[in-house]
Amino acid sequence: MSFLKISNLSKKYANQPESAVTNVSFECNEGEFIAIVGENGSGKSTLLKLINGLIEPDQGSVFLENKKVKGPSENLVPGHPDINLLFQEFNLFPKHTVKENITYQLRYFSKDAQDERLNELIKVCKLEGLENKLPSELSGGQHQRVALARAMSDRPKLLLMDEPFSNLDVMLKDQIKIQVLDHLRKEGQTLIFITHDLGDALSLADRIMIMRAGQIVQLDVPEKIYEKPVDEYSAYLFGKVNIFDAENFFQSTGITGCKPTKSKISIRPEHFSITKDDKGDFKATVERIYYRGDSYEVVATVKNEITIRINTRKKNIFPGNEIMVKLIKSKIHFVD
Ligand SMILES: Nc1ncnc2c1ncn2[C@@H]1O[C@H](COP(=O)(O)OP(=O)(O)OP(=O)(O)O)[C@@H](O)[C@H]1O
Repeated sequence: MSFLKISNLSKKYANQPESAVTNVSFECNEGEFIAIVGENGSGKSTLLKLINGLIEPDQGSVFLENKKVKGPSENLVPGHPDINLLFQEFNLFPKHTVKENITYQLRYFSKDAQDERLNELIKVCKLEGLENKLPSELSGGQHQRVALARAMSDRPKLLLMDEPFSNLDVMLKDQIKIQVLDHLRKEGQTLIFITHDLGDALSLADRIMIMRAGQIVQLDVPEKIYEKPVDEYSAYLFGKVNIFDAENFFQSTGITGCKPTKSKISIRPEHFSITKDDKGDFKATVERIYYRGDSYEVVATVKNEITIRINTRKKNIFPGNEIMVKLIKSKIHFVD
């Protein structure tokens, strides 16, 4: 039995020419963290609303622990009691304090249980001193932290979060996201979250789902997503990448022993290195150098035929230099 099973979900909004979500199927294990990434309008938020039963699918189904999640047409109150969705807009109760917003979902619990959970979440989401304030008295980042605490409060079977850390400043973001996600891990929470921070997706999720035009392009563990993207779109989403025409690449570099399975190749800049004359695979001429803080990005051409980007920590490389380049051949990856 799969914990969460999504089958062939599709949704087209009445006033839109294209479907927002098309034929999406996947399963999620209990306790798993899945990050959803993709360009604006690719259907990520719509998918979360469909999973939560907030909007009616045109086709397909959602099963949580083998029970169907009903859409609004079958439910008096849209949504699911065991699924919490943290919206991008937060949706706090405006006339209630931070404390009341967080404990709302716990209203049927004993006062002691409410206080215990409240105090725990106040610490995890760094809300000390804000307990009695109204939403109108909070900053955007504070709003988001209250909404986070509220979504976590009753330990739902499934937690869905739409860009949960987007309003936090850089200093706070790292601290809160680690505290919150560590806490959720300890509690065995199952989590699906949307993020535009690709570093977060790579480092925090068990699997990453890439969406484009309402469909799943790739769903896999972070290492595979980064090193073995299925196509150019997935490759570019996760940072700098070299995309070559396979035939051109092998011809220009003289690299042999690799049988092309598709017409293009993706190679991350860190999989090339600059080396001594006798240890390299091919020569290149440096065109430009960009300082990246912890490394340099060197742009070089090979026989004036292809341009490559190389990540290096080597200093004293200048435009016009001829360099010897080594490639980790196991990182050559063919894409569509
Ligand atoms: N309530 C709605 N009514 C009509 N069209 C909608 C509605 N909500 C979303 N859409 C459309 O559906 C498509 C998918 O939108 P959705 O918000 O799911 O994408 P997203 O990937 O979450 O985008 P973003 O990254 O910008 O938040 C878009 O074309 C959007 O304009």
